[in-house]
Amino acid sequence: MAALAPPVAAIRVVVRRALNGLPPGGPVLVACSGGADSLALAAATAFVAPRLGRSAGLVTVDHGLQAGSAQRAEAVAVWAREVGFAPVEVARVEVAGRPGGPEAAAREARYQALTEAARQHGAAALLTGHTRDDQAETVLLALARGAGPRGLAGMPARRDLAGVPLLRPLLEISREQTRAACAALGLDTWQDPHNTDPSYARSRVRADLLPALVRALGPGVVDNLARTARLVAADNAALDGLAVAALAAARCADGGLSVAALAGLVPAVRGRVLHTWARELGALPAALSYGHVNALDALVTEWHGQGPVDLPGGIRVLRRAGRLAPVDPT
Ligand SMILES: Nc1ncnc2c1ncn2[C@@H]1O[C@H](COP(=O)(O)OP(=O)(O)OP(=O)(O)O)[C@@H](O)[C@H]1O
Repeated sequence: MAALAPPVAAIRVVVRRALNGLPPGGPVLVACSGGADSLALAAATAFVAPRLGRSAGLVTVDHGLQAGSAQRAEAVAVWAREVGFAPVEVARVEVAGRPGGPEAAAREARYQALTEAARQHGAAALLTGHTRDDQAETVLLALARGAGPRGLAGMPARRDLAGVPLLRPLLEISREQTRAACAALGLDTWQDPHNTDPSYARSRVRADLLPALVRALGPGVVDNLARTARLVAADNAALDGLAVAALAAARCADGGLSVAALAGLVPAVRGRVLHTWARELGALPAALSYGHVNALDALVTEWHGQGPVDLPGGIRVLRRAGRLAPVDPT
């Protein structure tokens, strides 16, 4: 019997670890584009899931953005049925007419379709093929836009996606390993033309910046960036926990926040409290910026009788009688 290729074994190990932590019931659903990362993930899941007594399904999204995308999706679905996935679904989505750039619109449409499929099939979890290289790119992009710890923590290995657990088992696996695994298994992989399109910042990071960093600083740089994300994520979790308690303690009976309580917090916790509270009030998370939270903070720490702060979503907050409170939309 031929020896198992090390990348195939490594990917099976991380997938087994991810699936082991799930409660019983419901299939796991693999989100598979047909690219090397998610195909390697799918192949490992098809092997591991039945051995853990779980069923595994697969969803591939056809964004309809390129000629041949429907055939690509169909080819992924045919392979998935052959290797035993059930259910197998091709989700066709409409990208045009959504807000944001084309990349954001495709992503939004994709996650919507994936969440719907997961709900419809009562999935225990949705699995995506994000790798350590994707994580390193995410950290670099966050650094470049001046993101705070939330951005620098990169993508979590597990998060809630509208009620469905989203798992990223491959965050410790390199893209080189997923390619090698697919080659060892004889799987044909699809190359997403968007991944090499230089009009996307992420493609430029992938094609130019990371290779330049590796040349300048050595091959450990990708792993190190991913480690930074893990370390920051752990600190974030601790600070987020403090902020939950601080928000509860600062809350007044009418829903406003006590300025005195806020003033007694360290800035890292106060910023989180104000960010969370702004979201509670209905400020749109994607549009809620550092500048907005900073302006709320100034109502506490640099008070000179300034007027209300406008938050995205038509929310206004002012300081009055020792409290921060939303202005009634009258
Ligand atoms: N068309 C799609 N259908 C289903 N899942 C998708 C699709 N595109 C992306 N995904 C999921 O999202 C993950 C991240 O995709 P993205 O395009 O950002 O990264 P990638 O590194 O190019 O992944 P891949 O090599 O699998 O295409 C993929 O690994 C896959 O799980």
